[in-house]
Amino acid sequence: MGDENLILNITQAPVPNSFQRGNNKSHKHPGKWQPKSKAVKRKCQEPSEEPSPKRRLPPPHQKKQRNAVDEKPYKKHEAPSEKILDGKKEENPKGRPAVKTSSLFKNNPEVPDIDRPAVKQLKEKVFSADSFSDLDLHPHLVATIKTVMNMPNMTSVQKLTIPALLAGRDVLVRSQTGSGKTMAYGVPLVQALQGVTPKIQRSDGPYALVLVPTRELALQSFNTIQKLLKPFTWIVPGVLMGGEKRKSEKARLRKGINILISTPGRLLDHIKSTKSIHFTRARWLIVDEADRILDMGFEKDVTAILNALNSQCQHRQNVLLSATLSPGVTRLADISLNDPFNVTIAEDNSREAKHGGKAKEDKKDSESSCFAMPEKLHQHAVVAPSKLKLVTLATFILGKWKCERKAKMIVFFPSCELVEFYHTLLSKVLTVGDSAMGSDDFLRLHGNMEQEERTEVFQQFTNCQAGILLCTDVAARGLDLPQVTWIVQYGAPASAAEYIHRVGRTARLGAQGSSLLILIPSEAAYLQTLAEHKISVSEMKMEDILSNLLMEDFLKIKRAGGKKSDVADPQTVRERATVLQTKFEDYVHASADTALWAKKALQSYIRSYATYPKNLKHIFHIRSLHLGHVAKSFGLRDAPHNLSRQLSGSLNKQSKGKQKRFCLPARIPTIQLLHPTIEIHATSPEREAFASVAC
Ligand SMILES: Nc1ncnc2c1ncn2[C@@H]1O[C@H](COP(=O)(O)OP(=O)(O)OP(=O)(O)O)[C@@H](O)[C@H]1O
Repeated sequence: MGDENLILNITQAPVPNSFQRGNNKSHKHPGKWQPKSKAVKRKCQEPSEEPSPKRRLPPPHQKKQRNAVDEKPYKKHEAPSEKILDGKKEENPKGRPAVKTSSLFKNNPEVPDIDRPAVKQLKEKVFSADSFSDLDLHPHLVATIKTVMNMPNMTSVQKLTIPALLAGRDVLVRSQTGSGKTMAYGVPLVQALQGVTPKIQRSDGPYALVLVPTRELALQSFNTIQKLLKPFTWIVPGVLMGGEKRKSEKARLRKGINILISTPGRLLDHIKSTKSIHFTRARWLIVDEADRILDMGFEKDVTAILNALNSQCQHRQNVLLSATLSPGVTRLADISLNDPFNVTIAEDNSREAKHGGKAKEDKKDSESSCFAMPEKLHQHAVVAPSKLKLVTLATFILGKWKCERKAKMIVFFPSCELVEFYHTLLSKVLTVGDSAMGSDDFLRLHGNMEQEERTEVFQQFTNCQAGILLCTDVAARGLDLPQVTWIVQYGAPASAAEYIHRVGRTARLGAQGSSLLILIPSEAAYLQTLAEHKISVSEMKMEDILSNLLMEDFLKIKRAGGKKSDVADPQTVRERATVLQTKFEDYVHASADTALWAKKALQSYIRSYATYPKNLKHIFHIRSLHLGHVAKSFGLRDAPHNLSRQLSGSLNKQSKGKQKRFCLPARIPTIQLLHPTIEIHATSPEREAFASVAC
């Protein structure tokens, strides 16, 4: 479609102020979450729109329980004039092609005013005044840290952790994202191993095992350890992360690896099938992102690994680290680690011993944990109706790209399929005409990619000055990607801990950074959940984000009669939003394949929506989704019918006793790190199901 020729027939009703705040009577969808307060609500609707008698809610006793994915009742509510754009070009009286607008700004649910309780976030001081040379470290190690790695002073977590580990203690480390935990275990590990006599030989095999949840983190940790080992060339580090041919990994293991960094799955694979690994000399076990590794998806693998370790070596130093070591994990460590030293940096944390000490018993479960957030992280949330969610995301990306002269941004999605779909959609649609963006500016990272490509993307995004990385939670934990300015979450993560790790990819080591969480109206209560974890998020108005469209000339429209649009007019914003949505819809409906792809992506979204844990089900329930509206955020013009049937089938199955499949138990598995027999209490199929969805 030639952009210049595009003419939009949009209801030119007067728009009093921005996008109509308050006063409009609203159409409330049955079965949908409604804010309880009578506070003034914002609506993204045409001002003239009065709910027709048909659209008014029936009296409560007549309310029909609606199947979340049955779009029919909603179809009834759609006035004929609001028929969703069918994409066919129509001829206006002057013979110029025109496209009927979709009803993007009509019939949206109310956007509740966000009621944010005042939250005082926990803070951590990032740097200490102490230098690495204040510690009793090998002079070559100190020189490497100072000159090669350019780190004169220790961070607070390093100042507390390193001496405890040098003294031979087991340690539990909890400090905010980007505070230098890798060096906190890496430095004492290298210091200890360089002093082993007789000198360590490659053929000795592993002296230390570092477990991390993802391949990229394995690679990153390996790089840090490799730098620290520069003066001690006889100690060989190695990484196992899958993707590489098993045979060549096996050959490397046979040659000898003294510090082995691995994801649990790949390591177990070698323990079980290649039998090329032994732990007779193992002295260290380091579990980075311990809450993640000891929790969902990994417990079976970790159990088997620990059994193998425990059967071959008894005396070991154990280190558990994470920005979100919950009291549950602390309790677990209390019973399973040998008199662990507890490092917690956060100020005002009454439930934990401050600045080191033994962890106190905590009566509350992990859900009520509060964690420190980087001080210079500016957190925002926007509530956008489902129909406008995609346009809001796209406009935000375009706006930041323009305002910040090419931003470095990470956008999180809930599944691999969604990353693939939106990567293609955004990189095709946002790069046309005179858009400032190019398709190379969009990168993607998820667990279904070939390892070679995964590593390449990881390196590329690490080294680039600007770019938009679309990813799953595979990039949420531990990755230290320099100069990321924005973290965007296209939907909420399943826990406050995951939220913290996602936003923690920016504002690292005291730097500035910002985040945006995109929610739909029925999810606004999630901000309250975050507040309960002392996470303070400020509201960004969707209207303000959409006003960035005024800068996008590639979305300019010419009206019939050659009249130019008034750029200051909110109506112009709506027009451009509609042009953008139309471009998405045109792309999706350009072929049967792309339309099918969009449907599959939508299906994946609904599936992932069903995996929210029980404690969040009151906010994220698929019954509160309006399938027709959600479909718009996939560039679909209407809710797919067969999808509705398929999903209601799966819902029925769930209600026949299978709903647990997607409910993640909050329990932390009990893993006895020190003892040969390991007990795991958490049942796994549902977690595995989750892990496979989240990749
Ligand atoms: N003492 C130091 N001085 C300067 N920079 C440091 C120091 N220690 C670590 N860094 C740098 O800080 C960054 C963050 O470190 P690291 O990735 O270890 O943080 P983390 O606490 O493990 O974060 P996350 O919780 O997200 O995994 C890295 O770029 C690292 O090189």
